[in-house]
Amino acid sequence: MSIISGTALDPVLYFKAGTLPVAQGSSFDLSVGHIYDSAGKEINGPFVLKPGAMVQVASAEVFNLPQDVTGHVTYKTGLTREGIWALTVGIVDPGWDGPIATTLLNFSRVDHMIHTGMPFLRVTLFQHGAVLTPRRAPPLDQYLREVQGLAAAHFPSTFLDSENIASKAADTVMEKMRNVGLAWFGATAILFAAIQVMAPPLSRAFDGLFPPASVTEMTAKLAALQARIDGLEAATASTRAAAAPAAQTAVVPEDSEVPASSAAPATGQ
Ligand SMILES: Nc1ccn([C@H]2C[C@H](O)[C@@H](COP(=O)(O)OP(=O)(O)OP(=O)(O)O)O2)c(=O)n1
Repeated sequence: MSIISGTALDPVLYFKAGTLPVAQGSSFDLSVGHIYDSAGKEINGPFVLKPGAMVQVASAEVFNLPQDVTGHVTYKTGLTREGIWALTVGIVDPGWDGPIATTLLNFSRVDHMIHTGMPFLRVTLFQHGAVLTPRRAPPLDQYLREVQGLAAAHFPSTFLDSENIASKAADTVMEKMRNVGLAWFGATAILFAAIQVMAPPLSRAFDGLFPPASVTEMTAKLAALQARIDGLEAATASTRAAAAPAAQTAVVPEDSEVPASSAAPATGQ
């Protein structure tokens, strides 16, 4: 296998008439022929590729490779340096007779103009032994319709769909905040409900510490105690009363200076 260069690198041999590229060194520059936005609409004027945005483009050049030539497609270094990256590079098979297409991404932080005729890929051709099964492209209009369909159906307008990601992130945060709020609200409601449900049994439990029967019993014991005390006091009083007349009738000598009351004996109580 050898790289095709010099006079052998004649575009007429490898591309369809009317779409011939210009050789640059040992390769050809391929230029933008069709631009499709994320709605699948073909853009005819220049397309402003915003930072983070992506767009589908197809080459103006239509290959017409013989069975013994393979193309290796790669980036345009200058474009990459400016932050514009071609997503799909790769191989153009022997026999391929259509354009090629890619997604351009703007990784820079400035707008970039994409317009038809702008070089966006580079292809190097290699000569080798003929392959047995050359690869054919779909008809041109079908190929372009497929690129257009993919632009509309598969690709967002921005890389990683940052707008959608940001909006989804915001929704997720709001959802979490709502859930946390609801959880607190729910927990508080459960707590209040629990207090209401638990209050009567708790009050009954405290009642159980002092059952009504024991209170009655204690009251009766207190009454019995009080009755005994009363009884003892009554007995003491009657003993005193019994002792008092004897003391009063005791003979006190006339010359005694001791008063009659102090002569009373101790009761021994
Ligand atoms: N940027 C490119 C690169 C290549 N091709 C064309 C030329 C190739 O001969 C053909 C097939 O290339 P791949 O095998 O890389 O693509 P697929 O994976 O789609 O092929 P397959 O049909 O085998 O899945 O696609 C293209 O349209 N756009």
